[in-house]
Amino acid sequence: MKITKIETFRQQVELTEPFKISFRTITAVDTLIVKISTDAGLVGFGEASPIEQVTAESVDTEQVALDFFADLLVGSDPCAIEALHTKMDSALAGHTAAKAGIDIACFDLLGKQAGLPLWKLLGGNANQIVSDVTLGIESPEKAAQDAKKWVAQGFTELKLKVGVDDASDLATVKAVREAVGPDIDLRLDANQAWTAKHTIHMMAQFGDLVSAVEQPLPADDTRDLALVRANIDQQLMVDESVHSAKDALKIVADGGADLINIKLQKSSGLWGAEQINAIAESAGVNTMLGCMLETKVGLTAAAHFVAAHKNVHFADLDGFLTFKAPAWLHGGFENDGGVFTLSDEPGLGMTIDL
Ligand SMILES: C[C@H](N)C(=O)N[C@@H](CCC(=O)O)C(=O)O
Ligand SMILES: [Mg+2]
Repeated sequence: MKITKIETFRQQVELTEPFKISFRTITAVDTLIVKISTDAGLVGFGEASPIEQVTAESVDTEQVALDFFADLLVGSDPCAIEALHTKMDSALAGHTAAKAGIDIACFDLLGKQAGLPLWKLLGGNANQIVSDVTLGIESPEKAAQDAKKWVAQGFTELKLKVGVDDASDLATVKAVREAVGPDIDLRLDANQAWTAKHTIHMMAQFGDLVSAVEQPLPADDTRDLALVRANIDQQLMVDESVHSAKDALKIVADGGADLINIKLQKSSGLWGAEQINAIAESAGVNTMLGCMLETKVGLTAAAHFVAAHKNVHFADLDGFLTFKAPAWLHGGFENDGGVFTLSDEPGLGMTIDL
């Protein structure tokens, strides 16, 4: 099979309400859907959804990178995925979101050619996963109300964004815990807002109200991670500090994390995610598959990865829950609260009318 055409479709999807985290507030998703056509008549889809603050890439830069990769990769075998990454990496450093878009579309094609859903092709651990839902930074009252709503829908894990105001963070966590009771897992994500000293101070105050904190330190402050980990009672997860297998290797070798949040948009797709997860698993570190604000195209690829691998203990694949569902997108996983069931259709198992 050979690639005959790579096209990119820029899509805007509105959120049902603004999503606020420590470094930005998002009201709409601006994303790139990648379509790869082949001489076998099979078509694969992927998504490139960059965040400037995390990967220094924007939708405009990734559009240019994708146009460049389109010329580079026409005529290549889409199933020779390592060879495709080698070609892309040799020609253009970075641009992990554009590479993720190509990678996901090629895995979709690989699954379609093999007649297998990706969760089976990648490992086949299970066809169901459990995802949390993330609450943006809100007033304690609104957060408690939202938390109750998600728990009533069947979610058992909540991730709360913190990092703008300490007093409000503490009040929010207390209010949410009171609203949802003791059996719901609460994790925090500070999105780089704190120092090591401040993280230790804050986590002592949260105590057993929460089980983990994600990326409290600035992305490049990896030196202090082991110190923080040794001085908090909750699990320490890294997100923005890990983009590649090399980043993961350094952090696990230094004892700097209990958990790693892998995102396909940081890891150049499923191929890079495999490498990060393998390093983490070898070091006894579990992973989570997280997301940027992506549509169900990127989220479905990530859900397949979770379902394939037993080392992926958590999923934060909630973006679609607060989107106005796009008319061009059908299929992917079905969700009943936080339980997502993947289809047995080949590849991603999605139909995309673009
Ligand atoms: C949407 C997901 N639950 C999430 O929180 N993702 C990011 C931040 C979202 C973004 O900036 O687009 C994270 O930091 O984990
Ligand atoms: Mg995060």
